[in-house]
Amino acid sequence: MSTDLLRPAILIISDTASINPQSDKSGPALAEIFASPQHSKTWATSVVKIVPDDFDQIQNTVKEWADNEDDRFNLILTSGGTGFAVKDGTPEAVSPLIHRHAPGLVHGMIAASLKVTPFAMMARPVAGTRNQSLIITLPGSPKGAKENLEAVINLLPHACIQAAGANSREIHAKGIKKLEEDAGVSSQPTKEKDRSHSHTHNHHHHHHHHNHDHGHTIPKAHTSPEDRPQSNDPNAGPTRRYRSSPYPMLSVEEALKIIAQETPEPEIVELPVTTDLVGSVLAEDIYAGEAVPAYRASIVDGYAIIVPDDAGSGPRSKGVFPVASVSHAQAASMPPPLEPGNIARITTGAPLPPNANAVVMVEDTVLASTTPDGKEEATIEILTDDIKIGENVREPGSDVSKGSKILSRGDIISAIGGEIGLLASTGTRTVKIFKKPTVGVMSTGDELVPHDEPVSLHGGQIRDSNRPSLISCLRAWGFETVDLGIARDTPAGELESALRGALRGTSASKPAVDVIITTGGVSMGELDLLKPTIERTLGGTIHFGRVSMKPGKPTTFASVPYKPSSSSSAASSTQQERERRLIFSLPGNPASALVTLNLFVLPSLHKLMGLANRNAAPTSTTTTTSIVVGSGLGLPLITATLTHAIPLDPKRTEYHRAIVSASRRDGRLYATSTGIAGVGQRSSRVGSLAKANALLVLYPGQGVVNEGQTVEALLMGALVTED
Ligand SMILES: Nc1nc2c(c(=O)[nH]1)N[C@H]1C(S)=C(S)[C@@H](COP(=O)(O)OP(=O)(O)OC[C@H]3O[C@@H](n4cnc5c(N)ncnc54)[C@H](O)[C@@H]3O)O[C@H]1N2
Ligand code: MOO
Ligand SMILES: [Mg+2]
Repeated sequence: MSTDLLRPAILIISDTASINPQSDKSGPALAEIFASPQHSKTWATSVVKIVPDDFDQIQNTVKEWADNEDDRFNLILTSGGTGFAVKDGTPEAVSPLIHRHAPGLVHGMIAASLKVTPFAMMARPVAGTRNQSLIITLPGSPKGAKENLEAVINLLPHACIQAAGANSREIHAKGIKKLEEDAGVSSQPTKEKDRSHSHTHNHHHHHHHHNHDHGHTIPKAHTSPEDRPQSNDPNAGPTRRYRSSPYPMLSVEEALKIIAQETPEPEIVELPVTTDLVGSVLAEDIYAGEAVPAYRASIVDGYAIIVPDDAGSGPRSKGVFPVASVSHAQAASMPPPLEPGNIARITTGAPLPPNANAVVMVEDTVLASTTPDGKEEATIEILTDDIKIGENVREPGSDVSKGSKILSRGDIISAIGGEIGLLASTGTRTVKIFKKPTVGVMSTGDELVPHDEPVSLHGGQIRDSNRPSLISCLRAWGFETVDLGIARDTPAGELESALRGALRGTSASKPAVDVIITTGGVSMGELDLLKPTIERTLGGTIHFGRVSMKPGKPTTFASVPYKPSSSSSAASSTQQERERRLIFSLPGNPASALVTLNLFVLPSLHKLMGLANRNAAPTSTTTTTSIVVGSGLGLPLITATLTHAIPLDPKRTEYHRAIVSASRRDGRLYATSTGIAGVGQRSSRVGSLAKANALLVLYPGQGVVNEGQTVEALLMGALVTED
């Protein structure tokens, strides 16, 4: 292949053509344009591939074509799936892959098509660069695809050359001049014109890239898809870094409100009744399918009798009676009916013989006579005259009547066992519950060494403590966790694939997660790549990136578009609805990570597991109240009396790690810091959380809050007691 030629690839997206490739007319129509005498000096022969309307297959192909450094295409065209039909998802699949959007190309194509048909208004194309490839989504019809490509093709060599960079392997300097001449474009747009096009976003940091290899200035178009602040460009280097954070500083309350808004309503699933349900919230009212007991049962071990119903006169139960039958709490068959004048031996829980209406306890009887072999009771004397009708008998349905409501939507299945017991006793097979989210935990950073790796640390290496500490905390709250390991900051792309893998699931032991928690890489360092990766590469939205709190200032909360891979090309329209997944990117400092997990992630997970639908009575498995959140989700808030003074932060609300104990002496709660002097509460000091069971909420102020004053405290663990 000539190194002078640009390499085009064409991806046909069509369910029909994927089954019958002969039916595709768009691929040949587009290939023909590149092969025409006018363009064949510039473009190599195009590669054509056909996939169905499938999100993953589209993404995988585009990534394969754009990501392989040694074999990437300069131009990636897709055709199909850009309309309004339910299965049309090409822009949604391609958009998140685009690193830098090129809305001008989109406008150009639509403007050209509008001259032909007003239906052009219904096209939803996207265009932009990924790595060094230019991607453009064309319509599916051969005519539309051809028109659109022809509208922009003269500009494409120039765009592709710039996207590839002058040092690209495929294009060397000599070729560029020639290619640009062929295409009839000058590579020197005026500075002013270009700036007015590409810098419409409203913050003051401009990201001009001076491409000296070209010998002239070509500003890079950093137009973001929305007008949101841009974060550190992973490829930009320290000279073009941010010097002040573009993310507004939110209060904790504002941040919690956004979390509550952005956390989706819980999903409902139907599960078999097993002990695995503990900690789940019911999504439906439950009615008893069976009565408990299902038959008239004895409450004691003794003798079933017939108490005469002419109450008051004469002896009622006293006397000597023949033992006519035996009823054990085991039999599948019912005992025979009891004849008047007889009694029947019975065990606790066993069915009463028909006609019997009460049971006398064995303690109130004596043996009167035995069978001739001496092995069985023949007659029994009842010593008490005080047995009433119905005594020691559980009537059918008297514990739970069939069809009665036993549990309500919003009830928690607690670890105490009452709810599971009720479901089990009524033969309830399955229940609808709010699906508990599965939570993935990922550490990020080149410096991290797995905590159990038997090596001695060198240089700037540190042990990864966040993963084990966060996973422990999540498990204690009752959530399924997936250990997502350590993602390195370099090489570029590792974070992106780690996040994508987490969303998709990579193996049976690492299934797809509903929520991703990362630690590290969210502050101002040039290798703090979480925010740019979420925004640019995953097409996500950062809902907030800074919070006025200590520790935890760079706490970041985002959501990313995600479509479950289970929905194939034949997916139903509901399955095709766009889904989102939440990402909590917590600061790397160990104390910051744990504090923000408790403060921000827990309320969101509580909402996802249905606790916002919870009924009033709290149960033991999950903490239930917090006035900080205001929604009743997250850690419970209490007040405690300080045992010593604590200095206040002038600006940020401090979440001060402390031990709260209940005094047996005066019944009050007391709070003692886990360490104030010097480094006591430093964000890097995970030891500040050892033994801590509470976070004292210290609002910003001057001076100290004194011994004896009461402060608010968020309870993370069980109270301790002291004398
Ligand atoms: N110029 C500024 N620098 C910093 C700011 C700021 O506003 N301006 N904020 C500081 C604050 S506050 C915090 S908190 C940290 C947050 O840092 P990152 O989230 O970017 O985390 P890293 O830079 O990756 O790491 C910070 C620190 O934590 C250690 N770490 C990271 N991961 C782990 C782990 N899994 N286990 C144990 N320790 C971990 C890492 O080695 C660093 O020492 O930024 C301040 N800087
Ligand atoms: O917010 Mo950072 O967590 O103060 O150290
Ligand atoms: Mg950092």
